[in-house]
Amino acid sequence: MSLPAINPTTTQAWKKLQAHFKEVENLKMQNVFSEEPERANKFSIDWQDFYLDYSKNRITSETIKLLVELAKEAGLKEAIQQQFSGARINETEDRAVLHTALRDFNDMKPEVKETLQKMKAFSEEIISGNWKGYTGKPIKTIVNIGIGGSDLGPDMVTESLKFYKNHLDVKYISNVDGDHVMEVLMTLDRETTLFIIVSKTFTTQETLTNANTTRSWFLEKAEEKAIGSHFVAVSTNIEAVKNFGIASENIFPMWDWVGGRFSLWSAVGLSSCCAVGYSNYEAMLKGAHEMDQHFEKTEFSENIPVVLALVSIWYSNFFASETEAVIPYSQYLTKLVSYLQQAFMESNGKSTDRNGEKVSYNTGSIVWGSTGTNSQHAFFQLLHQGTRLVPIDFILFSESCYGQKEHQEKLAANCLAQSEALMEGNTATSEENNYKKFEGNKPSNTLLIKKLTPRNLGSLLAMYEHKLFVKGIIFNIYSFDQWGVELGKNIAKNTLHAIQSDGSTKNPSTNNLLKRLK
Ligand SMILES: O=P(O)(O)OC[C@H]1O[C@](O)(CO)[C@@H](O)[C@@H]1O
Repeated sequence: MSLPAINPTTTQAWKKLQAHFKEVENLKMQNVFSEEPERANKFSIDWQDFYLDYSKNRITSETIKLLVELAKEAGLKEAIQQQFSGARINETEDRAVLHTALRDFNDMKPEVKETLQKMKAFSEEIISGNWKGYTGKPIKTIVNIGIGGSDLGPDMVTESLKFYKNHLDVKYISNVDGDHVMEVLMTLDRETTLFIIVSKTFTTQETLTNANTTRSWFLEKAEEKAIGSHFVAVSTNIEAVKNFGIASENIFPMWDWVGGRFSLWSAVGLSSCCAVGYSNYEAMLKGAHEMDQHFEKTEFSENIPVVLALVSIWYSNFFASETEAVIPYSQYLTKLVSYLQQAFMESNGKSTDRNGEKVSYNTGSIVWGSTGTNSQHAFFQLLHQGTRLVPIDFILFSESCYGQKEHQEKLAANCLAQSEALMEGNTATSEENNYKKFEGNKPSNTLLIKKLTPRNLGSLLAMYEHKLFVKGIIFNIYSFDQWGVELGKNIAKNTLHAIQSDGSTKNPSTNNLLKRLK
């Protein structure tokens, strides 16, 4: 069963959207609210602890109607069914895409259940101090060694759920930068540190180099047999892990139907599971599953991930906006944007469609951003008065974790004020000075969530996973491979050989730089 492969620009809906765009291109959001008193309610979705207000967008009811038609013509319904039923929709790698199966407690695959049980038992041993290091001391520090999806997801979850964290100190090594590895190793006590080596393939240069350096450092003081109580691994490549010296009972499996950037729900999330404890980790999985059900079962016009994706396509393909920003008003979510960058840009940064043809329209946008209020004092100038159109997702929590009312009120005031200022501008006032003019009419979504809990974090992450899926389906690309990272990896192997053997490459600029390196 293949995904539908429809060039979106050939659909009826796309043609209608082009005509409609000409009519609403200059629509001023400053006017539409008074013309349409119910607009704020109309363009909103209320779901569990989430409230999405997407009324501050350059859309009308007709825009949403046509975008929904586009989704239908692109075969989105069918594609969603294929994904959830385990069809091999990652066709260029001939794999299913089933990260949603990792959090479906109603119908869980036996191997997933077994692995979750193993994660539960292991994390409880570590947290309780029953798991002892080679000198009999309990584990105090966990170091996750992995990169890309084997780092960004778990690191982001551990940071996002810091409020729910226990006594364990959890650190992440990803870059092959030896200075960073040394900076981390220097802080560690071998006797109380556990290393989790995470690599789906167990062939990734950065992770294997960092893992080998760490093992050598560990063995400077400890004996080989101590590896058993200080190194565990997560991988699909069991043989390679065993060759590294990690015993079978210390290997947590993962499966080829879980893509790296969607793997935080699998044993790849072990470090975050240890950091916050299994019950919080499971609550996050359950929150994600709730969003999966919302996505699978809700009609498109009321479906949060679908609406977000459609509005995003409206800007990237009709207004030609190149980027979109995500601004969470919570410092806990400081690592969310880096995580989303991999999720969106590795998934939808493609230019060959599902028929093998080069696309003639824009696909994945550049995703960027940072936490509010910090970003207001950094790059909001460009958002307010620059020449580019940057649609924004504002993420705000109604309650803070510590119940700090005064701070939370100020965070909320800033978040709401920014979306209002971006939309309203100051053209209605008699500002004469051009430097002080704000055109307004800048679009944004506001996602208001009750509180940053494990469950709501799970729903939020799943929401973005589904958003990128919808975009990929409509763009008629394959969202679940990442061939674009291979060329650079291969050239780096030759370049490393050239560096180590005083050789050269076929590129004169590189050769010049190689000479300078010496
Ligand atoms: O888990 P692995 O196999 O080490 O891969 C790490 C990362 O490398 C990539 O394959 C490419 O950068 C990512 O998709 C993946 O998350």
